[in-house]
Amino acid sequence: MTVGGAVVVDARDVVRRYPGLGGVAVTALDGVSLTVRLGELVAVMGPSGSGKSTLLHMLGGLDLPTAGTVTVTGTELSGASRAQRSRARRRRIGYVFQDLNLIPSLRAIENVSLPLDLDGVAPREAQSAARDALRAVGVDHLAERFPDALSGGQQQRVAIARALVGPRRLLLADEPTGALDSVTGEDVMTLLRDRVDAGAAGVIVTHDARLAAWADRTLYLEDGRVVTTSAPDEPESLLEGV
Ligand SMILES: Nc1ncnc2c1ncn2[C@@H]1O[C@H](COP(=O)(O)OP(=O)(O)OP(=O)(O)O)[C@@H](O)[C@H]1O
Repeated sequence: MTVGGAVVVDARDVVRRYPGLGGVAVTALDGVSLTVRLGELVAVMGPSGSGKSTLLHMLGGLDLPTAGTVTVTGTELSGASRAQRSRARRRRIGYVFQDLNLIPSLRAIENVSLPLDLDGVAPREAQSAARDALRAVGVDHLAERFPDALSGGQQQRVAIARALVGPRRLLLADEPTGALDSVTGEDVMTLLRDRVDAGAAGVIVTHDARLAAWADRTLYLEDGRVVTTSAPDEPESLLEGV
């Protein structure tokens, strides 16, 4: 962990309400604040429905808070237009989704280079960056395969390569090891940890305490609120102003 590294993501008092059935709103996040610095990996845990995915969506600019602010590398996503948020996502934020979201009609390397292609990076440069990202996760030999010709673990690696490609500063992963056995799950965490150590910030949702142990601290959510934050050397301690 880089203590005192630059702030990559700063979420303040984030509230997200969804309109519910019969006019009763669901408060998925109820005043969550979180700061993650360069070199820090934060795990998010909590029961089903506690708001973990909603928090990740807010941090990634995929959705807007009902109240509060989310700032990523100095840009307030919560105040940005849809186009500005898309640009910020392509350039600064890598996202590994629960269901991976690989595009079946694109080869592995094309899936990985897509964010750069969309951002107008020259094709040769985008290909080269995509190959580097595939190499970093150990699947560059599978670059020409389509997703359905890859195993679940290999697809996971391609999805991570896509999240790592280019100079992304924020890595968000929602149960990135969900479909994997525990050994492969540890491999994936090692990859994310290494990338964060090399110059990014990471936030990872997991149900697995062994995987959360790779993080610098763990945020526990319950009913849309942070109930505790623990660091490896401060188990279960209650920290203010996280
Ligand atoms: N689009 C939506 N419309 C209405 N309610 C929603 C929507 N998305 C999430 N919710 C509600 O918000 C709450 C938090 O959901 P969220 O998916 O963030 O939980 P989670 O902690 O990620 O759960 P899980 O571990 O099961 O994935 C839940 O009560 C959920 O039903």
